Amino acid sequence: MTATIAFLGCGEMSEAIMAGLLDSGIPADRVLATVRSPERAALLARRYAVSLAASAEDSDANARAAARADVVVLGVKPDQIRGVAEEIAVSLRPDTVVVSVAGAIPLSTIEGALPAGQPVVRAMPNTPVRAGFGVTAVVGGAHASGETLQRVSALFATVGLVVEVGEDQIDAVGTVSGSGPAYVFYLAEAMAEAGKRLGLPADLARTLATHTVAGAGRLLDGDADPAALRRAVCSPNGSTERAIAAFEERGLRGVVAAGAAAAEARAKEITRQLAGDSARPEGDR
Ligand SMILES: NC(=O)C1=CN([C@@H]2O[C@H](COP(=O)(O)OP(=O)(O)OC[C@H]3O[C@@H](n4cnc5c(N)ncnc54)[C@H](OP(=O)(O)O)[C@@H]3O)[C@@H](O)[C@H]2O)C=CC1
Ligand SMILES: O=C(O)[C@@H]1CCC=N1
Repeated sequence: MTATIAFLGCGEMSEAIMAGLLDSGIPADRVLATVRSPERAALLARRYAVSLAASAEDSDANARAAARADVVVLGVKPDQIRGVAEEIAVSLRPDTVVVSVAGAIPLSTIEGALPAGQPVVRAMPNTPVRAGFGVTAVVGGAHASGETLQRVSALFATVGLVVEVGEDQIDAVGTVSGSGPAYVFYLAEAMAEAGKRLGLPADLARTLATHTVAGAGRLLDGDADPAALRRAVCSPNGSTERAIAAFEERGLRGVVAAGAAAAEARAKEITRQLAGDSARPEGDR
């Protein structure tokens, strides 16, 4: 029987997962979603035939959705994860698996807010799940059996590739695949700007850049070697070779590495900050 999935916090990331799952054939009557504001709930209701509720006008919305679910996806921001986990704790069935997609929040924090023994899985998806081409890294918590992890992996496998990682790898994974789509979109923006600087109309430059990045993504599908694909575009002594040489000369690889390192450092900083917050009495936060 199809599992019932509740997305508690259905913003950019959860909506992408939900849309991908619905497109893959998961029935809408098996999907519940909560958000904070009635405006966001109304917008999602126009897009999807799933059951929706807004926590700002219905304080039991998260608990009620969690009580009906076999899989609960925590899709709120990192600083709200613990609060939502505490809110739903009494409503969960013992075999309901709680999946957190939040960066920077350790499994132990979520497990600590839930009933003893509740299975928890940490996932790091990315927004291309919306199109069925996502990458999701998963790691099971102390009470997630191999079968539970398989169940969660199978769910994410309907919207892309799934890899199992160690929790110590998840911040680094997040900087490559979680944040990665933003890097690629940024490159598309930069390519469009470059075209404009060379005199192309803005619309044309943007169309060329977006279609090129999307087309290149198609070629990269699967385990294709990006270096080999790049070399196939670089005619010996041709123009592309000069572009790549200019990128190398200006240290573009180092710039990307610095961006990824900054993202990882920020994830670790959030983990430390939130661990500090939870150690302080609530009135001091
Ligand atoms: N965006 C991405 O590409 C990725 C994000 N993530 C993780 O996903 C999580 C969400 O990020 P993202 O989707 O970008 O953030 P968003 O701000 O887009 O989404 C958060 C959602 O949570 C809702 N919300 C806030 N408080 C509550 C509450 N008490 N009960 C129910 N819903 C609530 C908000 O509702 P409202 O809109 O009404 O305010 C909003 O829709 C983060 O933890 C992030 O680390 C992980 C990988 C990639
Ligand atoms: O920017 C963020 O914090 C989240 C985590 C990975 C992608 N988006």
